[in-house]
Amino acid sequence: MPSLPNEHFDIYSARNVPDSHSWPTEHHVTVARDSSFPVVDISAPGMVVAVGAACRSWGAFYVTGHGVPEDLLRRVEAQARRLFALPHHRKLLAARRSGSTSGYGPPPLSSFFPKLMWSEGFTLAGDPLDVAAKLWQDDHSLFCEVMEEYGKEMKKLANRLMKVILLSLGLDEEKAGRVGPVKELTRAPSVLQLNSYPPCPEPDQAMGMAAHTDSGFLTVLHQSDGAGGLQVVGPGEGNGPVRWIAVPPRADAFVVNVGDLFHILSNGRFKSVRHRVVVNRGDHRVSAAYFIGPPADVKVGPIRWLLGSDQGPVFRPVTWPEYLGIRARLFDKALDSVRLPGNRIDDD
Ligand SMILES: C=C1C[C@]23C[C@@]1(O)CC[C@H]2[C@@]12CCC[C@@](C)(C(=O)O1)[C@H]2[C@@H]3C(=O)O
Ligand SMILES: O=C(O)CCC(=O)C(=O)O
Ligand SMILES: [Fe+2]
Repeated sequence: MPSLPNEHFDIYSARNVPDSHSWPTEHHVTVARDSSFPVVDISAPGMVVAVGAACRSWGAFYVTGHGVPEDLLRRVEAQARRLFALPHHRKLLAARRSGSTSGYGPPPLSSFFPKLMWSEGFTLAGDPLDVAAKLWQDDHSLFCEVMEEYGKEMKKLANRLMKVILLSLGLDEEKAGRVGPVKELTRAPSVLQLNSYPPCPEPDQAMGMAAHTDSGFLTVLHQSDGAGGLQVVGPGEGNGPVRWIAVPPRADAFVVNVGDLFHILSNGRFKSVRHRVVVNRGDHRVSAAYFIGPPADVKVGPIRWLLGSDQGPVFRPVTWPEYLGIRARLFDKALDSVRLPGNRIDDD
């Protein structure tokens, strides 16, 4: 008999993996390290070509030379751990309500899978106080200060990354500054997802976060030091069994992922990378994923300067909320559903 969802099972004190959290073995496919996973120092001259190559082939790269103070990363991580250490009934005070982006709960993509994931998260969209005030009556100011400071640093980094990536598509400075959805980034909401992956007694049975692509332009991910768990699908994967490539934490780097909206903006040139998170026996891993996307009212379609007589638009324009709505129905078929008939992508 199929098991019922077991949302109340406490993954923090588990001694085994119950059926509700036990994933079929086809999810536990080969994992490798790949020394060609790109590392880009964005403070180095001439890195534009490397960024472009990474976005085309992997749809992901480590970014170093980013200028975000290490001490801020430590403080973000400490506040995230403080948040996840709250008792379950306190965390539930900030549970994500239907129609709202912010809040506490299992990863939103969970609804597409019959098994539960070995993780939980808080989404902070906009003002962190909206969530923090529900959890701590008087002592939320430090949490909010740290998350706001981090949001500002992420916005700065987002602007730098977006500009470099547009240059890598062959746009000149002037055109790069005129791409509507990118010009408007400062107006975009800050969306920060704090994820917690407690140690798991039977890590081979469980799944931290199931395979997915992110929906926005780019995701900037900080992962805590330790065993890691992030894996990506490498370049040139065809229809055979997927070879997952581990992307372990690096103290000097964020992982940048290309999301579906950048795949659309680049008219299919950049790969929206599939990734997932596996868990481990000994380490309580936390991560902070900052989602870069356009303001809610801005339509994202292929950049017109990338189109020509031999290459029409491959996708129709969509806003981020519209696209999230499509994903909420179709999940990993969402990109296909905004693809225009008759146009092919010439990717690798
Ligand atoms: C803006 C968003 C991106 C996100 C959906 C959300 O509304 C807030 C949570 C984000 C997240 C985090 C975990 C993985 C993911 C696929 C999910 O289910 O929720 C992403 C979403 C996304 O990239 O679409
Ligand atoms: O925790 C991680 O490494 C990745 C999390 C993730 O994929 C996400 O929040 O979208
Ligand atoms: Fe993700």
